Amino acid sequence: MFRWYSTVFSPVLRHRHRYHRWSNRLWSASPTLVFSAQYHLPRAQNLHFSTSRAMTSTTHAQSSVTPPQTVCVAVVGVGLVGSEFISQLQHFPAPSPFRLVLLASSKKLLFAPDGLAPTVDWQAQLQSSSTKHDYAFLTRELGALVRPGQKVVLVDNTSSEDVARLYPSWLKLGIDVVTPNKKAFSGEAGLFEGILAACAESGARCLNEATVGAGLPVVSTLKDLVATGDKVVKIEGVFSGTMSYIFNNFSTGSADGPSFSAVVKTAREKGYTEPHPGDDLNGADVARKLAILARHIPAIPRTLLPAGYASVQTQSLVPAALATAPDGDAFLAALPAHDADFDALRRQAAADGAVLRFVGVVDVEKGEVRAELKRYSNTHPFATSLGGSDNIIMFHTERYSPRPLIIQGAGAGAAVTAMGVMSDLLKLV
Ligand SMILES: NC(=O)C1=CN([C@@H]2O[C@H](COP(=O)(O)OP(=O)(O)OC[C@H]3O[C@@H](n4cnc5c(N)ncnc54)[C@H](OP(=O)(O)O)[C@@H]3O)[C@@H](O)[C@H]2O)C=CC1
Ligand SMILES: N[C@@H](CC=O)C(=O)O
Ligand code: NA
Repeated sequence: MFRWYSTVFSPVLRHRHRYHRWSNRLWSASPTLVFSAQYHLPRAQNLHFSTSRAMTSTTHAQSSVTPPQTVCVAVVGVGLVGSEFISQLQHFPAPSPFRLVLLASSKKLLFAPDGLAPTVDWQAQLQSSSTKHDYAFLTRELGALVRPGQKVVLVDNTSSEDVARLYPSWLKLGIDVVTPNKKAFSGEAGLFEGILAACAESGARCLNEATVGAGLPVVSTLKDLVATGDKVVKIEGVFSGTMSYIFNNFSTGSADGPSFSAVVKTAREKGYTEPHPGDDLNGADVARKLAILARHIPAIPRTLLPAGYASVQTQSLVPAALATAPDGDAFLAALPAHDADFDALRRQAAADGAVLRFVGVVDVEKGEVRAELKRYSNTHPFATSLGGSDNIIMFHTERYSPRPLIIQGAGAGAAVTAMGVMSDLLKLV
């Protein structure tokens, strides 16, 4: 019933030397490289190199004239997360360094270089704007706002691949990018490398904490582990708020319970799913998160995930008949016809004293990255300690051994995701 796709395995150790060549090339590219490559410090000489770089940038910071006074914020994508992000921005305690200068939906754009007042009804203003969404206009106007003492940050709250492809051009102009959108970091290597190169060229930063575990400090924790010289052995856990919610409620150890389609529908109503819930159920969302994490691990060779998430060994839970459902509504309308298949899985697991959980693993030693539905005994922590949309992420490292570093909490939903975006924005101030 369930399909596996895109298996790309390669032995990690064999390719490690190639990875280091790449990593060192990025290091040499610029002292201001601030995305993931700056955290690649697996070897003594890299650590030494990084220390001298750090000293250089401290000296530079001390001698610079004034820290930025104003942070112009442009928000592209004003759906669930975008709206909540704007609300958190507008409620930022005074005196706020932030000036909301641009809002864009997929159709309209509102540009206010002097900033919208925190009390403004932005929805009404955007709705009544006569300016059509236009990336050339947006790029030109935002680029013109970058100047000493004034930062410009573009916050991409869409799930659009087209928007993600524009990051390098914005970063090159010195516009920082903050986003919960996974597309740029989990797809083909070219875009990801373009982002690193653009950061290196201009010194702009691209932060993506909310792409994994929403507001949970997962990406920053991994960066810190690597930056301080720890060696990641394995990262495993429950990475999808949607899958967590679904199976925490659908598979509780009992043979009976709510229908699968009903639980999926509720997950969508609660704002946990991707715009198309099929992107959660086909495992792609988890595969994307695993690819994002894997790309931060120095010992993972680039050749392991040449196509990003598409190279992750992924189990899809989408029934074949629904693989081409055009949108979320069509998908959910047709899902009840497949409830019996999921019922059977639940019954079989319950009969064996087990529950179902959708998990992911980045296994550095084995050179494996996998996302799959697995059974766990009723007494396993994945059965007893997860609730709601909880993610649980376990970092097994040289230092955190034999007991892993564990991060757990809500892994989806507008409030916690917007908080993750906001926390990145604060890192730029
Ligand atoms: N929901 C969650 O719990 C989490 C979400 N994320 C990520 O956050 C992002 C947003 O998710 P969410 O808010 O739930 O999704 P929504 O579908 O609610 O919002 C996305 C918005 O993006 C807009 N949009 C699409 N394309 C464009 C474009 N080219 N330019 C401008 N706007 C565009 C759509 O607007 P329009 O109506 O105009 O088409 C839509 O309102 C996604 O990348 C998601 O993966 C990450 C972690 C958790
Ligand atoms: N749809 C995603 C949202 C967060 O990334 C999930 O359910 O985890
Ligand atoms: Na996070």
